[in-house]
Parts: sequence; structure tokens; C-alpha cells
Amino acid sequence: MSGANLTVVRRIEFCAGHRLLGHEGKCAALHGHNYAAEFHVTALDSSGTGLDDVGRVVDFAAIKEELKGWIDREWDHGFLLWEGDEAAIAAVRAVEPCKLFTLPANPTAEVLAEYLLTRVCPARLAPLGVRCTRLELWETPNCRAVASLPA
Ligand SMILES: Nc1nc2c(c(=O)[nH]1)N=C([C@H](O)[C@H](O)COP(=O)(O)OP(=O)(O)OP(=O)(O)O)CN2
Repeated sequence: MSGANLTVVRRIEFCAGHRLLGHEGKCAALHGHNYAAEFHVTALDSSGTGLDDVGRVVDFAAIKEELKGWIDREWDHGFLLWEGDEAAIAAVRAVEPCKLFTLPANPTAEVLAEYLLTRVCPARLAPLGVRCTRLELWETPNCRAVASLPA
């Protein structure tokens, strides 16, 4: 093999509601998005070829099971809100069934990207022998945030 760095990218789509407290415009209102997260995944051990015996960094299905599983349970069809946004949290809690996930900052695309990259991916991907080094979080087809770790 050439010794090239190899990365696989898995896209996972989900729907969620949110709002940006303090936003100067329409995003201060509760609303929702069809999000997509693109996970760029590489081998944890960079000393070898980075590929398993079958020729994969990791099976796409294994990434899906770990990360789509988490997103489906925690975020999909739920509301993502800043933990300091008491009014929105109370409003969402007033409606059953309530699916709510709170974050340490406003749920911007940047904050969601960083949360998935640094708080969700490491523990879920390490058992597969891989890590996510770059995460692209699409809030709309036109807008995304990118979070990345040093190589
Ligand atoms: N840097 C960021 N800016 C904005 C974010 C964000 O996460 N990071 N989020 C929002 C809002 O959530 C909003 O829903 C998106 O706003 P907008 O760009 O206006 O998207 P639209 O799809 O409504 O825009 P179109 O004009 O229809 O393309 C705002 N800013």
C-alpha cells in the first residue's frame, strides 16, 4: 500500500428542535431542523496500515450502530436546549411525551459538533479501534459547523 492516511466518513441524519437564546432574529423561537452529522473516522493505531484484514478502517455498519444508536436514543425527534434556558425547558417539559437533551451552551451547530466530537465519539468508537477526528454538523443544506481534533 502507499502509506496514505485513510479516513472513512459516515453520515447520520436526524431531526431535532431547538432555539438559540439571545439570538437577534428568528432563531430565538423554538423551531426544528433536519440535521446531518458527518463523522470522519481513522484508526487509533497509526503505526500499521490503518486497515483490518478485510481492508477497512472500520465497517460503516459498526460506526452506524454506535453513533446512530446514540443519536436516535438521545437527540432524534427531541429538543436540544441550553441547560440555562429555563423557559424553553419548562415549555418542552409541559408537553408529553417529552424528549429533551440539555447542553452546556446554546445548541448551535458549532456546539452540537463539538459535543459529538469530544463527548460522544471517544467512548463509543474506542472499542472499535478508531476515533473521530473531524465532525461536520449540517444544520441546513447550506449551513454547517466543523469541529476537528489535531492529527
Ligand atoms: N454560526 C451559526 N449561526 C447560526 C446558527 C448556528 O447554529 N451557528 N443557527 C441559526 C438558526 O438555528 C437558524 O435556524 C438557521 O438560520 P438561517 O441561516 O437563517 O437558516 P435558514 O434555513 O432559515 O435560512 P435560509 O435563508 O432559508 O437559507 C442561525 N445562525
